[in-house]
Amino acid sequence: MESAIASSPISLLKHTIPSDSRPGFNKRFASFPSAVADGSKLRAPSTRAAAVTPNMKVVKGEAGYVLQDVPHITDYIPDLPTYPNPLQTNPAYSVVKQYFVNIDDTVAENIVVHKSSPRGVHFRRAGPRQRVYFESDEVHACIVTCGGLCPGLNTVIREIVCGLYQIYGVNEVLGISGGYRGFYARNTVNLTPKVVNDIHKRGGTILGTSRGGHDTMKIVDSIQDRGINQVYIIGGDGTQKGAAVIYEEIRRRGLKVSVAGIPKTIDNDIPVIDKSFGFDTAVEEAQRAINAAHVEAESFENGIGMVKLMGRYSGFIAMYATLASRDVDCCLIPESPFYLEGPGGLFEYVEKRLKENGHMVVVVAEGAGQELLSDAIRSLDQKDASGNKVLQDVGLWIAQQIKEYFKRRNKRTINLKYIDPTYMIRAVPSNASDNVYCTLLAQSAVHGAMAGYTGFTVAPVNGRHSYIPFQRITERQNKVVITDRMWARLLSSTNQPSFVRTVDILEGSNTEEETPSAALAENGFYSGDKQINSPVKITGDGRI
Ligand SMILES: Nc1ncnc2c1ncn2[C@@H]1O[C@H](COP(=O)(O)OP(=O)(O)OP(=O)(O)O)[C@@H](O)[C@H]1O
Ligand SMILES: O=P(O)(O)OC[C@H]1O[C@](O)(CO)[C@@H](O)[C@@H]1O
Ligand SMILES: [Mg+2]
Repeated sequence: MESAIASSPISLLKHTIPSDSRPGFNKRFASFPSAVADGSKLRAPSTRAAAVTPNMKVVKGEAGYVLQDVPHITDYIPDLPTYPNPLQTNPAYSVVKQYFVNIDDTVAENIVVHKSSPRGVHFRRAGPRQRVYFESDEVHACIVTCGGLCPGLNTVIREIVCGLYQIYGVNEVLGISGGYRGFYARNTVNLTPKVVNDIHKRGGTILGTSRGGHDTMKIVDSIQDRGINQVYIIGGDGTQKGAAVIYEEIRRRGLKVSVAGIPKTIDNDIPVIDKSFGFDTAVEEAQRAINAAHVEAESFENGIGMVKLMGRYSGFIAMYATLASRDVDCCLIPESPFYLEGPGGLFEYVEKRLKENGHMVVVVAEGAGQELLSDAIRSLDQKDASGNKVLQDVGLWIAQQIKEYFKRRNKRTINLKYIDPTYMIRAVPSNASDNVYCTLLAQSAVHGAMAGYTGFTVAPVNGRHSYIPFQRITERQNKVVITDRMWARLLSSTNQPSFVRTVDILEGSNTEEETPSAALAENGFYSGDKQINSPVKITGDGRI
């Protein structure tokens, strides 16, 4: 539907190039002439996300080498002037042998290869370039945080601000308050190194965040009206989809604006990248809850400690927290279906464990076993403001089912303590290693934007920071691969039943979708081109 505001004459005015006497202001609005001259291109087609262009910049080389490149502002504004990178005269970097990343450096997506394997997909290596496309006084950057909280958000904000000011001599950075809708519905805040100096010691985001409210036209109007020419967008899969359409609209209008995404997700469900910032902190924080559950469980006869952790569609936090703790007897994640009753079911295992050990600890990811919840308590089609499905409290439900089972069967009296630390593990400040990780991410994003790249997400791939096209990180979600050795390690550490037999996995799996690299994945993070979608089929009564 066409928005009334976007198609009004006022909105057409908004799309003309503003002028201003401030130094650098007009440079910010360098714009692709044909896009501005063509009135039809100025009309806003929709307030909601237009389809993201599926065309990726792809360069092919010898021996099956493929570069999935990211866009550059010169793709649609040719002949832009370049400037020497100020890093060359930065005293802090004077001892560095090689300041700049070689322009041709790329990073391989798959590093486990065979003699005859093609060289495969690569991404452009992140880092400072010899020439930049923005002068320091020309840059007017903004930062926004969207989606749920995650440890490290403030560190990323801090390091973008400090990177811009201290490495590139920029002195205009705006904070957009309250997520995407802040572009058009809230005031901005000025961010300086002084303002952000201590923020990495705090959890949350000093800018605030929100779900929903992504209105592409209003957001890009705001970017244009404010003279912003570098947009740093920190958020999860939904946010990066939003960033992709903002980039598309900016390109359509022919604006000299770089759009850089910094992937954030506590669930670690963004594909391609090694892992998301804050994940380590979350796993560490989850240990406190698991320890408490263990202490409670072992202090009472037939004690059961149950901990619910985050993970809507991916059980990475639960899996890593379980592996790290070694006190957990059972870990339930969305990727691994399970059932309660009968031989090989959860009740039988709980009974066995209590008999053997007198107590047990269960970790459950919030998205696990949602299909088991009866319709009455499962929220039918309830969605949050961003359109994400609202999940019911599976931990509470399983705890109740276990209690009823033992009561019904007149078995032993159990002492079950349910701990739900979900928001506690994401509201804490990031730990030391996440802080360093966030610093590198932020600096890589700044180097990329200054070098004129746009429409990219930055993250490490096989340990090297890379610029990745939005499409690659939004096309699917990262999941725990239950046919991988990491999940097997977990099963052997907890001794829980797998709830599935190998034959079920093989029969249920779509061999088309399963790639050899998935089977080889060493760390539980799927790194192949395709995703294995729930390889196990589970029937209505919970039986495989
Ligand atoms: N397909 C989409 N197109 C445009 N904008 C989107 C899309 N999906 C989500 N958004 C916007 O992105 C923002 C964040 O989305 P969402 O609430 O799903 O969180 P997220 O970024 O996925 O982070 P997380 O799930 O880790 O909390 C919201 O403002 C939402 O409106
Ligand atoms: O209650 P909120 O803020 O919507 O966030 C809950 C969701 O956010 C996440 O932490 C992702 O950011 C999920 O694990 C969880 O389901
Ligand atoms: Mg999300």
